[in-house]
Amino acid sequence: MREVLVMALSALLVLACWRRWHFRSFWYVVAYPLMAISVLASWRKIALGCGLTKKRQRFWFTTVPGLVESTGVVRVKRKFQRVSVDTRPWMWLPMPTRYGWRVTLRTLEGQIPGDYADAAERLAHSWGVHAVRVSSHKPGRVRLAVTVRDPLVKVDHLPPSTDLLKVTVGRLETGQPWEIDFKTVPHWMNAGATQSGKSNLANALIVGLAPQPVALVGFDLKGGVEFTPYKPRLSALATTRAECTLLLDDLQTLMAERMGICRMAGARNIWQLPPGIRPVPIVVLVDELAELYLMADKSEKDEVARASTGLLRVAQLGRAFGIYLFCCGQRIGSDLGPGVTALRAQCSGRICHRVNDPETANMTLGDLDPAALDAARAIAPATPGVAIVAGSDGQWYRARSYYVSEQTAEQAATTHADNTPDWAELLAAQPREIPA
Ligand SMILES: Nc1ncnc2c1ncn2[C@@H]1O[C@H](COP(=O)(O)OP(=O)(O)OP(=O)(O)O)[C@@H](O)[C@H]1O
Repeated sequence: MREVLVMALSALLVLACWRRWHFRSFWYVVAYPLMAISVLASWRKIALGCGLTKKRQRFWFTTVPGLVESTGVVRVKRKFQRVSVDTRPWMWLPMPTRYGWRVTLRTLEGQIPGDYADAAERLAHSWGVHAVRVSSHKPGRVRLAVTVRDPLVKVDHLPPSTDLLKVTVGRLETGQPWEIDFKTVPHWMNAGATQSGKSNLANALIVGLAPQPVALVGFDLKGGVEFTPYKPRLSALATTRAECTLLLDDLQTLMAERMGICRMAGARNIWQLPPGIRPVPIVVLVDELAELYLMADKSEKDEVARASTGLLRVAQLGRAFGIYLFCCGQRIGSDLGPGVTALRAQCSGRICHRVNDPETANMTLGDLDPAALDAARAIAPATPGVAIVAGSDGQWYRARSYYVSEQTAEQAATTHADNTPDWAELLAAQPREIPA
């Protein structure tokens, strides 16, 4: 039987090579059945080793060691009695994915998805794969997403963005695209130590948003060195805290006017307004958030308070009126003041690149699974662009942004400079009445 199987597989392999099938065909025809058989066959042993089995009482025939009779014959007695057996969680058929496979399990009594998440590393080592991620889409079911190799080693080719306010900025560890969709998650906090890949992510956003009918506004508290090259596509750019407070005042005025339009039209947000009078959405990119809150002496206190309140108000009310935030910072800690903690509460999008202090990781991901914090601290300096991301499904993922050089972002900003709404016109262009 074994020989027949080996011959059949060899024949398939030869056929695959002869027909020059794509690797994926080879995976489906040969490697996948082998993988599925080996996963199913080894599941009992692996579940036992990883502590995912439960003891159950069963009535079964058991063998009782017999006596060696004087004739030398061993008598084996079989007895129907109560025995304790290890039961494994029921496993469905593993399904192939781009970077490995996924499988659904039925949890045993008393088990929760957390038990499987705790065993994920043990499972990965037992199967000899890169990682096992656990999710639960239904009570009593757990889904294991297995990645055979790290899909984040090389991530390039930023795809063009087709949907308004949605940019595919990278790839998740599961092989799925990593998307930043401002309409679903309006405000984002992007933390990371120096050279961790924050600006690269902002570049990816600029490249994705530049062709769209969107106003981009920059708050560059690194003195303008990051965003000045993208000025052709920026409707407004503030490079000092004083300029930021003025720009925040403008944004609040704009917000108040948009509120008035929505009230007049009986709309709850700008997306319910007729397309003819719908104001253009604004994405505010903030670089080096901590600089907005740091003060050298008490003379700066009023300015810091004004900037902090302005940003918080934009975060609180901006979503309905088409104003979205993307805040980047090397260190985002509660020691910067209550304004930062309040801002963080408004930012449901969280991205944590490699960080130097646990406080920043805590501030960015602290209200997620503690395993997310451990994963953020484990990001190696040799992998810039790798981050832990809180998804809109409430899960956290390891992800890596596409590499987008400053030159590419600069070129996108220049090419799409014609799309840039003029800031003065934007402030003045609010309709005073709703057309019938
Ligand atoms: N996804 C990526 N893939 C490959 N290389 C990357 C990626 N993201 C960033 N890098 C590289 O890492 C380096 C640092 O990236 P970046 O400037 O974005 O970091 P940063 O966090 O903004 O640093 P700083 O805070 O000092 O400005 C860059 O030279 C870039 O080439």
